[in-house]
Amino acid sequence: MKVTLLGAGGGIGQPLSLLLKLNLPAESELSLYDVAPMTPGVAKDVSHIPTSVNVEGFGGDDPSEALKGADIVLICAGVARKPGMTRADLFNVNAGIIQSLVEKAAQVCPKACICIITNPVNSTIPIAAEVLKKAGVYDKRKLFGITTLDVIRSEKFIVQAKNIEINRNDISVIGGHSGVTILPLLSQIPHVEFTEQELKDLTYRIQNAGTEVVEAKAGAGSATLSMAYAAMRFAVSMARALKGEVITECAYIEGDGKFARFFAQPVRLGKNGVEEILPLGTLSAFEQEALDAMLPTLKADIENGVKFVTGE
Ligand SMILES: NC(=O)C1=CN([C@@H]2O[C@H](COP(=O)(O)OP(=O)(O)OC[C@H]3O[C@@H](n4cnc5c(N)ncnc54)[C@H](O)[C@@H]3O)[C@@H](O)[C@H]2O)C=CC1
Ligand SMILES: O=C([O-])CC(=O)C(=O)O
Repeated sequence: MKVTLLGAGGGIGQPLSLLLKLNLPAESELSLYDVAPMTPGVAKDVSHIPTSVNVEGFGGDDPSEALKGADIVLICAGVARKPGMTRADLFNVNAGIIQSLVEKAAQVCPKACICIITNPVNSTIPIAAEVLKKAGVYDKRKLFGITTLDVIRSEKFIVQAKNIEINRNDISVIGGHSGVTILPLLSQIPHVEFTEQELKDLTYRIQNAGTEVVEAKAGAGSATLSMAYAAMRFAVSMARALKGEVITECAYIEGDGKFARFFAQPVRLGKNGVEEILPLGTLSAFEQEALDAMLPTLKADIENGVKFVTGE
């Protein structure tokens, strides 16, 4: 199993490298790449930790060596928000970065599962899909926007508010990954009741948790450590799934298009990537209203991404 991380020198990339060294299946290959020339040093640093995961590192303009033979490509290359910015404000810089990295992945490791962290996720996944299509190698079962941070935040905030234990798959977060497009399905969590006010407050907090971190970091970036944990969790699920386990995770994928061409939802991962799209279950009236209300925003974000590559 080879996992390649693009953007490995950054705020997410470095702690994610550490967590992957500690948690990937035994004997995995971990390949770290970033334009930053210190990236081989990050690889050397984590390589001294005594686990059986082998690490190599590459800096400079060309990610090709790092991508050779990759089964999973994780991408966290790109700029992060500062206070006052929305995720959409990152589009101008990050769209081009995703386009060029995914073009390389399409050439070097066309069968890899590509998992993208870089914002705005609602648009960077459509960009990647169109780049892969142009290259003739698009398999929608193998392209993911990582929304696990929304899931772990939901877990944490619910446990905090209600003093209960929940299982990691008890909470689905659907839609996309920004503001109103983030919709946690709180009504489906077993053995817990929320008042209407609690539902509103918790939903709002989960939707705005990224901004909470951006403001607290006061200009020094956005969530990096919790994101590294979330991405590690998703990447380990992906690696185990490719080895034959069947694992459920929420992710932003191209599904059946019922709500929007790309949509975050619970999926069953297996040897070929997405093996099955799981039903959303019953939504409360509050959730249905929020779902209907988010769709114009989500669809516009998707269209921006598609247009960036196709010009249409
Ligand atoms: N999906 C999610 O839930 C989350 C997404 N993010 C997003 O993740 C991205 C990265 O955030 P941070 O690590 O905090 O940013 P950062 O600025 O600390 O690190 C970004 C890294 O990308 C590298 N880079 C830039 N262009 C590159 C290229 N063409 N090839 C390879 N590497 C390149 C930079 O050298 C830098 O090391 C941002 O877009 C941020 O908005 C952040 C938190 C959560
Ligand atoms: O808010 C941001 O810009 C980073 C992010 O996506 C998150 O923390 O959910």
